[in-house]
Amino acid sequence: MTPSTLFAKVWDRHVVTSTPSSTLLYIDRHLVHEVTSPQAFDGLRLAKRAVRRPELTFATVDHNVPTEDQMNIKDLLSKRQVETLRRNCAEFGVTLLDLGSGRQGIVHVIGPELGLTLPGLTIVCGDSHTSTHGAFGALAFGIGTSEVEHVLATQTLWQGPRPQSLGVEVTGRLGPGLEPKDIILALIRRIGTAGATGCVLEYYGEAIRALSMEGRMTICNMSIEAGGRAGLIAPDDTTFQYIANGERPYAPKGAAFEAAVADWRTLKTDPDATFDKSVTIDAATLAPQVTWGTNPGMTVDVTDRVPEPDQVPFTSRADAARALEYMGLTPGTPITEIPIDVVFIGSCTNGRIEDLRAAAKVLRGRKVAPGVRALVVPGSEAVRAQAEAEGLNRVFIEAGAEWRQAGCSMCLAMNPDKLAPGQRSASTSNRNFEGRQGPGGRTHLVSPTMAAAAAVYGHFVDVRTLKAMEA
Ligand SMILES: CC(C)[C@H](C(=O)O)[C@@H](O)C(=O)O
Ligand code: SF4
Repeated sequence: MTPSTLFAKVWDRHVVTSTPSSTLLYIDRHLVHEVTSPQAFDGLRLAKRAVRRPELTFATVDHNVPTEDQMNIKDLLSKRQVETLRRNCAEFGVTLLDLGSGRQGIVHVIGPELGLTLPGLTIVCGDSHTSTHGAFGALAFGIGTSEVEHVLATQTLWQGPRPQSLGVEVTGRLGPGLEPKDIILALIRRIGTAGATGCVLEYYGEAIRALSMEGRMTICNMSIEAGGRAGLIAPDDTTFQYIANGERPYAPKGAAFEAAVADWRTLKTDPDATFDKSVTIDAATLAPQVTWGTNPGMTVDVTDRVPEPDQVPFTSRADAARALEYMGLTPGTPITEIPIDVVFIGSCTNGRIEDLRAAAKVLRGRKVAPGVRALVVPGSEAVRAQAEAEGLNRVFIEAGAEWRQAGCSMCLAMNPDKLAPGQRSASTSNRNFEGRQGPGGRTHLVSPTMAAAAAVYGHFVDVRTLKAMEA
């Protein structure tokens, strides 16, 4: 047999038919949220079609839900989107993980929790960060609303020819205070936001093997920010334990699980297979990463200074100057001297239990700096319950942070959690575009540990120098 990459194996298993220029893929899971589904369901109604496989289609509400008093959506547009999804799910027989079900949350957080995200599957969602699910060795990618309709109607999806592969080897081990977020920010900084355009990334190497599933999801989540189509990590014992542990209603059990694991063990890149492109990152030499600009590639070490506009990789002087101006930053300013107004810990990048544990480790026994507002937003109702069982909510509240309900929250300005114009945030989310967290808001992307430390000091600090990191 010719040696093959993990990506090629999963792709090839799902080809229904193909021509030299197009491929029809079978889709194993279709995840749905309130923002990109209304027109798709309308299209089905107009064409008098049903959902082809409602039992493979799962919906939740995340972008528009308030994270305070969730049952009471005041914004009329948001309310209508949530109610429309409820109606559509009822009419088409789709399972909705609704507010208060104990299972609601950001679509990319709940898929894995429910055991819907499994190795070797194809998973799509009308959402760009669907790449998150690739952490399990699933081929998972975002689709547009017309494609959502196509998948609802047929459980298949047209694609072009098989995309190129980009192998990302991450050697070494992360040092104290460093997190998976630092790996992915360092990668995007290295290859640029177009560095993986059209490619499916596979992350491998010592540092990746050492990561928990939560950490792997953080990395795969941001593959899209490097221009990638999807991100993948080969499943291993860490993956199988995650699937077997906890309450995952849709995961296979008993003999079915054992049989699945036997198959899942074959889902890895063969030793002699080659990637179309490759890059290597050494985790051991990384410093905590901080974005200073308006795309996730505009990143420096916490020990660096705000760059001169003519020294920004992959960026013209004019574009860099524009980013500096929007961000209200002066070249040469040490990153650790940038004052912060708001700290947001949450999102599908860093709203999982390990992220909250990392933030709590810094905040325990400390206080949020005067004048700083800190929001801690669990990615799902299940994460919220787990954090409360561990007493993390008390740590956050005692530190002076706000403990919220599950949703996308301040990751993007589609609900009441927004930056005011000119406000500056340290955020654990994945995008720092102009206005992303609210019109005129200024976003710096960092890890949960870095965000929590910025909350305490009111500016960025090198978390490697903090006492909490020594343990
Ligand atoms: C609203 C949705 C379509 C969008 C996406 O596709 O990613 C959002 O989740 C985001 O992160 O910008
Ligand atoms: S948390 Fe942010 S990135 Fe993730 S799905 Fe919601 S809006 Fe998109």
